[in-house]
Amino acid sequence: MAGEPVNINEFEELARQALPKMYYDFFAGGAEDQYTLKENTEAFRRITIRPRMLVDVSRIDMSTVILGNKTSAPIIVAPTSSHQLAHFEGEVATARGAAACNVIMGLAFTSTCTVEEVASSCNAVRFLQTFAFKRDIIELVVRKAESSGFRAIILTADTPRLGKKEADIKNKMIAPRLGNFEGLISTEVVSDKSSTVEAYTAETLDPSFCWKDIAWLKSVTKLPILIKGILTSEDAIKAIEAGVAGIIVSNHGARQLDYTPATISVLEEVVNAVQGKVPVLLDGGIRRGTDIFKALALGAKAVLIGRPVIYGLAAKGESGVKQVIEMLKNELEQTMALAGCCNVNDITRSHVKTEKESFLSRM
Ligand SMILES: Cc1cc2nc3c(=O)[nH]c(=O)nc-3n(C[C@H](O)[C@H](O)[C@H](O)COP(=O)(O)O)c2cc1C
Ligand SMILES: CC(C)CC(=O)C(=O)O
Repeated sequence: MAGEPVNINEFEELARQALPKMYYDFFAGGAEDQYTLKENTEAFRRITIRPRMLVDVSRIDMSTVILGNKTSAPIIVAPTSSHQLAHFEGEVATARGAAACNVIMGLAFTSTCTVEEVASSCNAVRFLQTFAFKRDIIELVVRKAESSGFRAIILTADTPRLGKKEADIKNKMIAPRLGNFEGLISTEVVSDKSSTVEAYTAETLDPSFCWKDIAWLKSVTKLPILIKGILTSEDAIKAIEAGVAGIIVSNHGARQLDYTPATISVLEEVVNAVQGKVPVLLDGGIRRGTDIFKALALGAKAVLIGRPVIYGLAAKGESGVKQVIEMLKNELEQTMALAGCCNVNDITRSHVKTEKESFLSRM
């Protein structure tokens, strides 16, 4: 590729060139047939934008507030594991990139750098993600989140066990050293399975964790809880009843259950069920500012960005993370200006046409 990357796909290509195949496959891949992986991005293409003309767009303000935290744009770094496989500085570089762009950093507990290393290296607003781990591990997550100044806990609900990622199995993917797990589990996870990531998770997850356990989680922390991995109105209602502070519509970047729908196609179902009681966020397949605009028009308060941030990190470390986030911010700003929206509240349902609406209007 000649010159600087001009879009996220070009960052992905740089990452592919920079990384050993095993690691690129780990970051880029999805579960089984990867149907959902393709759909997550394709479904955005089937939504069109209904721009409004002759609006004064001389000043565009993308800032918003998420769970009381001001951010420069409705963009959050999604919690993703193992950043040192992309770049030796790992999550510390990612968090610094997020801080430089004034957006919220979602840190996975399965990070390579420790919670404390990330917290002490930057002043980004940070949310800490936990899986439905065994209770002693969740208690540790909560303690670390609270003592290191994190502002929320993200509970990932879609991973009672690890999805089947066939590239990792073929590559005999080896899990990196996960800083927060030092001394907690055998660091040399011996596995007769072909991917040690699978062995790691099998040792730490609690597949019996269910809705009633959210009450327990709430009893051990004062931090607000965002539940991640909701795809239906039924579960959105259960999440509200359980008392969560926010919902993230997510299919885990298509890495868990294949043949779940593209997240953008179920966002409205969840938003309608939630009735404004808590903020609804979305991740999965966001590669353009127009994608962010579409998610906001369909009711998302903000979006989380997973792989693009890792591609930036792999290509250029901290400055690559910053460039990727800036690129998405610039594209969103451009979309808002050309669609006639001066701030995020101006982006409404009438600014997009879904595939279903296009189909109905042709009948
Ligand atoms: C390499 C990788 C690791 C991930 N690790 C985690 C994790 O530890 N916890 C979690 O809740 N989600 C994890 N996710 C899912 C992301 O948080 C997010 O839902 C997803 O990446 C969004 O889709 P996108 O990559 O298309 O933006 C991971 C995703 C990737 C690609
Ligand atoms: C350690 C893994 C469970 C991280 C993850 O969620 C993923 O790779 O999708």
